[in-house]
Amino acid sequence: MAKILIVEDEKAIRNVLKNILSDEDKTFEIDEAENGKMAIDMVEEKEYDLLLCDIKMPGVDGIEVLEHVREKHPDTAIIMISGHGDLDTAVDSMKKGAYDYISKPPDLNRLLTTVRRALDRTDLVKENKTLKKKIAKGFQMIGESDALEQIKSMIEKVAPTDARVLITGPNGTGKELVAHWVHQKSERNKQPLIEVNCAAIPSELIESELFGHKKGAFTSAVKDRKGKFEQANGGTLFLDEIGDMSLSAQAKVLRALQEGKITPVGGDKEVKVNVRVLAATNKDLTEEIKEGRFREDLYHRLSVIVIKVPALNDRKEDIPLLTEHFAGKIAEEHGNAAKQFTEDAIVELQKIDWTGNIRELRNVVERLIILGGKEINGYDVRTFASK
Ligand SMILES: Nc1ncnc2c1ncn2[C@@H]1O[C@H](COP(=O)(O)OP(=O)(O)OP(=O)(O)O)[C@@H](O)[C@H]1O
Repeated sequence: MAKILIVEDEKAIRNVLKNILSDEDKTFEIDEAENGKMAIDMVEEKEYDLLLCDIKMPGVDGIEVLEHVREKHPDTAIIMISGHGDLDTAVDSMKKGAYDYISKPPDLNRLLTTVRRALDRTDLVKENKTLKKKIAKGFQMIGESDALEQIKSMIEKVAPTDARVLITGPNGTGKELVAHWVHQKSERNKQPLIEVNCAAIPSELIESELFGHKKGAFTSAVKDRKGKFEQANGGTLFLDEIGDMSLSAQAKVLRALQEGKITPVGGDKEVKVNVRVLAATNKDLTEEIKEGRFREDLYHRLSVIVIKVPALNDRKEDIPLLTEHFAGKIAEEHGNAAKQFTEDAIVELQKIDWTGNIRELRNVVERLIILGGKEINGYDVRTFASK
């Protein structure tokens, strides 16, 4: 249900606009303001999706309304209504952030298509914002240990650069989370972060997965398909579990990194790609190099910056905050109030050997919330958290 405000000093035109819009869509909620001052008061009271605003009005004119709304309510779209004498001002208003303008007397079709487009854009902006908020919430990095603070400060420094980052650490410590943060805090965040789990893709498919293929390149290639490098163009490619990539795939990735170009399987043309590569592994790559399972030249290409994410056992001081965070999230998911953990419960949690790291802690917190009492105490932890 779109909320629209018509700002126009001529009653007859207000009526025409209102009738056209409510005939078009009965769900439109349409308000009217007969001058600029009234419009500014009204946008402060209610959140509008769209303003249709006359340019020439006595007192506060349309441009002042536009400036106010752009500054205070940037998500609200504004379509200016221009009379004979103010076409230049109307064109100018678009530089000031108006979505578009229509001329008086309003042409029915032009009015409706412009309104539709403006509302679609507002929807998109809003959707994007909710998505960003959701992502930000889902990717919170909780903890105040020295180790985590150091990681956060490294992320701040490396994110805005295009340097490749190798993220190392045991399973479940938050390597993927670090990769998301590096991407989110970089200039590339308007483009996608594409993830590839190198361990999950059979070696014979990895080339096509990364570089794409041309129709007919192999039996199941029924049409051209873009690979992950191309999908990530302008953004970031995250190669997770890079230590599990086959040597032949490593050679091809190395070439792509050296030349900034890829060749789809079955293709004869090279494609230029602009991709920042982040990689993660739980393996000790220097050991893998010694054993001949990982290419040293690729290692050096990937590890311009190395972020080591420590095991949870090495930062048990983060357990209280993490427990509280997960308890809150789980309660939200289950739709009930968050259960409290007693100090005794936290002490018990800190005694556990967390081989599965933060992922395991989250599971244990969920188990305790389901099986434990109203408040989770040390007894609950001793009883239900054992492996
Ligand atoms: N500091 C943190 N604060 C909040 N949640 C965290 C933190 N670190 C990790 N997590 C959460 O723990 C889970 C495991 O993290 P993630 O998947 O990033 O680990 P990983 O090291 O990439 O694991 P794997 O090597 O198994 O792929 C995720 O749900 C993640 O959101």
